[in-house]
Amino acid sequence: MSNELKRGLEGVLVAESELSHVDGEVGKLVYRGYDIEELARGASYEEVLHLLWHGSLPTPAELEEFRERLAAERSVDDDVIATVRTLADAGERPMAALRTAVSMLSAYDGDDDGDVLAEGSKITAKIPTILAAFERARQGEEAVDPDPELSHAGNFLYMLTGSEPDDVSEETFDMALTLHADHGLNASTFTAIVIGSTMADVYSSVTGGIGALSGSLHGGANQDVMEMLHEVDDSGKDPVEWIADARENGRRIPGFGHRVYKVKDPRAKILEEKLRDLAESSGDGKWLEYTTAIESYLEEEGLVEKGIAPNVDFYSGSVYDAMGIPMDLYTPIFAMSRAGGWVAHVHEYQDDNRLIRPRARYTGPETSEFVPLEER
Ligand SMILES: CC(=O)SCCNC(=O)CCNC(=O)[C@H](O)C(C)(C)COP(=O)(O)OP(=O)(O)OC[C@H]1O[C@@H](n2cnc3c(N)ncnc32)[C@H](O)[C@@H]1OP(=O)(O)O
Ligand SMILES: O=C([O-])CC(=O)C(=O)O
Repeated sequence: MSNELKRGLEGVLVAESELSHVDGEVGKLVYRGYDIEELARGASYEEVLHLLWHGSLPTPAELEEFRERLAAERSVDDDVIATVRTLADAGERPMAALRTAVSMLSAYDGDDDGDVLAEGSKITAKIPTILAAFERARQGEEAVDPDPELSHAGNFLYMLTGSEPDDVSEETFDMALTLHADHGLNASTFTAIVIGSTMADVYSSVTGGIGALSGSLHGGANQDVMEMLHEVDDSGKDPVEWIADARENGRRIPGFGHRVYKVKDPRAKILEEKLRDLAESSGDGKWLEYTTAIESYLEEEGLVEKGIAPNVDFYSGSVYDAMGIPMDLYTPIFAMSRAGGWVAHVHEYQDDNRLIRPRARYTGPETSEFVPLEER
C-alpha cells in the first residue's frame, strides 16, 4: 500500500474508459476517437449521446429511432413541475432547483428497474423540461409542453421562450451541448461514478454530478465569467486596465486554468469562433471585445505560458448571452449536456465495477483519553 499523497487525486488513474480522452499538452479532446471539432461541426447532440451510450455514431435509421425514444421521455410529472415552481417562488438557485428536481424524478420512474441507460436517458430527456419550467416560473409564465418533433437543443429553446428557435440559435445551442457532453474523469463525472460504484441508482449519480458541477472551480465558472464581464463593464474601465488591477489584487480569473489542459482548451477555440460569428451578425461585439482583450493581456503577462489558458467556460457564457439566455442558467445548461456523459460513465464503470474507496493519511492524535460528557 503506497503512502504517497496525491492531493486532489491529481494525475491518479482510477479507471479505464473508452469514452473520451483529453490530451492536455496539445489541447485535444476526442469522444471515442472522434475529434471534438469534427463532432461539434458535424454531429448533433443526439448523435453524440448515441456515440457515448451505445458505442458508435448512429446510422440515419438508428438516429431516428434514438431521437424518437428520447423525445418520448421529455414530459415531467406535474408533481415535479409543481415542486420546480415552488423552488422558483422561494428564490432557489437554478442549479439547486435542478438538483432537487432530478432527485425527485425517481419517484415517477415507472419501471425503476435499475437499467442505467434506460433510466439515464429518461433523466437526460427530462432535464431541459425541468429547467425551462423553472425559468418560466421565475418569469411568472406557465411551463410549455415539450414538442417531440424538435431536436433536444431546439426543444429546450422552444420550451424556454415559447417560440421555435431560428436555425442559427438551434445550431449554436446544439453545438454547445456537444462540446460539454463529456470530459474524462472531471470532478462531477468522478462524483457520479463514485456514487455509481456503490451500486446506487443513476438518479443518485446525476444528482451528485449536478452538485459537483455547480461549484465555481468547475461548471460554475461559466456564470462567474459573465459576472466578471459585467463587473468590467460597470467599472467603466478599459478591460485591460480592469484585468491588470484584478491580477495585481491576486484575483483568480474564472474561465482560465484547468487541471488537465496546459494550453487553450479546444472547446474554447470553437466557442470563441462562434462568438465571433454571432457578434458579426448581430453587430454587438462587446463581450467578444472584453474576453479577447482579457485573454491577450493574460497571455502577454505569461499566464498562458505557465499553462493557465482559457477553458471551456471562458467563451460559453458570451455565446449564451448572445442567445438571450439568463446568466444563472449557464451552469444548468452545462449540466443538461454533461448528464449524458455522467450516464455513459456510470454505465461503463458498473460494467466492471469496483467500489471506489481511497484513503486519507491520518494526521489526528494517536490516542485521546475519553472523558465522559458530565466530566468535560
Ligand atoms: C468545466 C471546468 O471545470 S473547467 C475549470 C473551470 N474553473 C475555472 O475556470 C475557475 C478558475 N480556474 C481555477 O481555479 C483552476 O485553474 C482550476 C481549479 C480549474 C484548476 O486548477 P488546479 O489544477 O487545481 O491548479 P491550482 O488551483 O493549484 O493552480 C495552480 C497555479 O495556477 C494558478 N491559477 C490557476 N488558475 C488560475 C486562474 N484562473 N487565475 C489565476 N491564477 C490561476 C494558481 O494560483 C496557482 O498558482 P501558484 O502555483 O503560484 O499558487
Ligand atoms: O475536465 C475537467 O477537469 C473539467 C471539465 O469538466 C471540463 O473541462 O469539461
